[in-house]
Amino acid sequence: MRPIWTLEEARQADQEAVSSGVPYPALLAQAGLQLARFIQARVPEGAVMFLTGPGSNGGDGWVAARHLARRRPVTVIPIAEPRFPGAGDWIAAAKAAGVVVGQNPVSLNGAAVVVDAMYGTGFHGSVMESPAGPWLAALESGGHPVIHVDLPSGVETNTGQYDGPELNTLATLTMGAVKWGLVGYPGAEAAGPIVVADIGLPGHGQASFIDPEWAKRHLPRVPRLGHKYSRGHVVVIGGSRAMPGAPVLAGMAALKAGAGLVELVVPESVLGRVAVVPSLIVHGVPETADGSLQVSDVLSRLAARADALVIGPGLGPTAPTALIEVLAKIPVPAVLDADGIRLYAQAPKAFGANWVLTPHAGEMGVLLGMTSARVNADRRRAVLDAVHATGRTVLLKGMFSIVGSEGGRLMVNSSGSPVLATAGSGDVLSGMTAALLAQGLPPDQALALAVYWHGWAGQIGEREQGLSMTADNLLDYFSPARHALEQEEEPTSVTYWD
Ligand SMILES: NC(=O)C1=CN([C@@H]2O[C@H](COP(=O)(O)OP(=O)(O)OC[C@H]3O[C@@H](n4cnc5c(N)ncnc54)[C@H](OP(=O)(O)O)[C@@H]3O)[C@@H](O)[C@H]2O)[C@H](O)CC1
Ligand SMILES: [K+]
Repeated sequence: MRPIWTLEEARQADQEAVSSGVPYPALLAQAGLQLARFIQARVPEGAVMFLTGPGSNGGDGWVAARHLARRRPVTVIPIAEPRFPGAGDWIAAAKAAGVVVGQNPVSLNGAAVVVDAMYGTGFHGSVMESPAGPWLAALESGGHPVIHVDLPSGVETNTGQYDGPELNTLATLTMGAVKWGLVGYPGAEAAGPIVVADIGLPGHGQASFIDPEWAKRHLPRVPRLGHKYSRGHVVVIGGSRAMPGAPVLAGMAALKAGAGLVELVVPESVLGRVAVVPSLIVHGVPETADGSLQVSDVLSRLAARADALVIGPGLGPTAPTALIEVLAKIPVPAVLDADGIRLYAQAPKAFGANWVLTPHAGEMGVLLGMTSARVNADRRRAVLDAVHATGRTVLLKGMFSIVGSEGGRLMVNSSGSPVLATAGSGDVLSGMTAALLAQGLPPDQALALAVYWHGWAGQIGEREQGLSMTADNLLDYFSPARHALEQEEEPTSVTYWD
């Protein structure tokens, strides 16, 4: 279990520790010690400068400074009067160990690393208007390497909202568990690589990262005595004159993720442009005047044969709402993506039982009636609201994608790469998800495993091809990514330090 905490859950973990007999100063001492060890490992030489705030985030800094002062030059620059519990004693001990207290005006020049211990979970408001503002501006213009304690100062704990500058961040060492602000936006960008320090706090929460061991355990095995039908039959419903390629990507992804048989159902006028991949079976069915799919008996019949559907890739914005109403009556699990989500938003009562939605922030905005900026301002809340509104499993795509399912359970994906933000990447993910649904995984597990596997494919693809990866290249990395899952490899965006 690798939990992700809200502010309330972080405070609850604190209280649980204290009521189980661990005194608060022991937690602070442990956090400071882990911070010192981490700094020593990451930046082994040179002067260390700490910027410390008034609360316990600053306290973590003072304790770490005391440990490091035995080995190297250490300066602490308090940006506000210390008010954390036991401040007087901790500060006296640090000074006795040789920590120099910086007097105004202080320069950060000469620091091998600057430690940002200004604010953590207790921060609220605008950081640029707080006493940390001028220091963040100095760090930005000086380009000093920075390690953040718990959260980059100014990042809101539950949402990731942040109005400070981008810094030369080495890492964020977060105490006990990752906070939602580090996987929200733009906090995730400000945090850089996230490292979790074990400070002896209890480790549970409503949300958790997709776990490598879990992923390995849930990968469908290919039955030795299987045939193509027993490996799962996926039908992809989509395509239009403007976007004939999207269903092909989804279909190929379903095949490469282990489905035994994949059929595409597309408007008849695009059949010739789609029927080019020999391993996919393609059906042209009746279409509207502008070349979008139309409701027809043959479409319903083809859909009803599947173990799982993908509805939406390349469907186009003009497909009729009736399409979704007809498909909703077919008792087959389905992935709704792209224009499938837009259609659903027009007919929200038409919703099949085992359907899952895979919106990006823009599509989530359509579902919830808000802008994508508002979705991204609180991604956790958006997923909870979408699950509540639909009663279904929902994936919000993007860096640190979130899978939400009934009961408010949340899973966050830590694999991935910026190369996945490319046209067709979503089609690939929806095909992969459908393959896992068709092989019998329940909706939440299929989505979580697909997003994790897809992220690994992107990560390995980026390593091999750099930033010029395209969505069809991604298919080549399903197999190495599956291997990474089988080896329980750890994504590098979040690591654990003990
Ligand atoms: N999770 C744990 O169990 C442990 C966490 N630790 C560390 O402690 C911090 C949280 O400490 P806390 O004292 O609650 O909060 P902060 O250090 O973030 O700072 C709170 C102080 O900052 C002031 N503040 C907040 N916003 C502003 C602002 N915009 N302008 C000026 N000042 C601001 C706030 O003042 P208030 O008036 O709002 O009260 C407080 O004085 C956590 O992040 C960890 O780093 C320990 O390691 C122990 C275990
Ligand atoms: K901080």
